[in-house]
Amino acid sequence: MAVFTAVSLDDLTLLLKKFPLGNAIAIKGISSGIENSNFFIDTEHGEYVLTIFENLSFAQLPFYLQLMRHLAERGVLVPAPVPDESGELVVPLHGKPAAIVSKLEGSSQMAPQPVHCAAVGAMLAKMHLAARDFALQQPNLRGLDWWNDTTPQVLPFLDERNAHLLRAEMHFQSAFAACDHYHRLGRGPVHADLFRNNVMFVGERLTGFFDFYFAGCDTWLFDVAVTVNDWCIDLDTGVLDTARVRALLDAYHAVRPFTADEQAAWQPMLRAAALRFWLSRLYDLYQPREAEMLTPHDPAHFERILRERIATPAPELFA
Ligand SMILES: Nc1ncnc2c1ncn2[C@@H]1O[C@H](COP(=O)(O)OP(=O)(O)O)[C@@H](O)[C@H]1O
Ligand SMILES: N[C@@H](CCOP(=O)(O)O)C(=O)O
Repeated sequence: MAVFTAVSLDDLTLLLKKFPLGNAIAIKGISSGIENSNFFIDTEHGEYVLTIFENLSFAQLPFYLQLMRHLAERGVLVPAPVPDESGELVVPLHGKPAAIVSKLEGSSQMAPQPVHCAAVGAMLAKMHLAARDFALQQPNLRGLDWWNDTTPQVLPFLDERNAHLLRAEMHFQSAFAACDHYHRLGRGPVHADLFRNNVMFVGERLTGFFDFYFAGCDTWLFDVAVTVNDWCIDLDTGVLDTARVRALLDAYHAVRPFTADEQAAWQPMLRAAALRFWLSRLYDLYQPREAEMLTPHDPAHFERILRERIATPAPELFA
């Protein structure tokens, strides 16, 4: 059960006195999720999601919540944060930061077809464009600097074959991040964790992206690579499914055309996106913070994806 901080109906009744949502009717803990305590709440005005942030501070949260508000106001399908009576999006609850956002319809599509990948690609491009004039800045906190800090912390736990892969890939990625193509890539706020479990669908209709708490400013192409590495693969092997890759990339390209620099950077970027999650999964496995993870995700999944991206070129971004 991923409820680290309990919230009773009485707690909610008190909290809602500050929100324009009417009285509290019911609260139910959400068992999935690994970072925060999440609850479905029923109020006189409808259904919402209450999140208590277990690891993020009050100072860190405006970037994520203001970004969601900015996107929701521009027609990108994301949960809209609900301000309290004084306009605050983040309020204290049991001494921790908390927020209420609108509840998305539907459920995650864990066996996506090309039609789902196309919907994700189009919405991702729309999100990148809509965030161009977002005023707040925060780097991707799981970017190259974090990889450099984390690598020495996990290397001692790896066998020689994986230690060699990690060292070699860090070397490759440092050189890639220093090259001209990389510096010419379009950038802005990105989701940075747009996996199957962070998107809702009703049938083939995409109803929203959520879980923005790894978002930050990075290259748009990195976001596309993270998304393709999850949505368009065979989960057992990490091998890309060409029909799903094409559907996602073509739909993205139709909304925000990829550039020649992005085409040149695509293969290394898919490796970067695989490395990022291999590293975070290794870190969560070998350096767990107390009471944080219920079941650590398997790092071997992203080791396989990384090896596969090194061995086999992916379909190009565009013809
Ligand atoms: N805005 C939302 N609308 C509908 N369901 C949501 C919303 N936010 C979270 N959920 C539900 O809560 C679950 C856990 O949320 P998630 O953000 O992934 O948690 P964590 O950050 O702890 O990993 C999701 O799988 C989803 O079912
Ligand atoms: N998507 C990441 C972990 C982040 O978990 P989330 O439930 O908050 O999306 C991974 O698979 O390693």
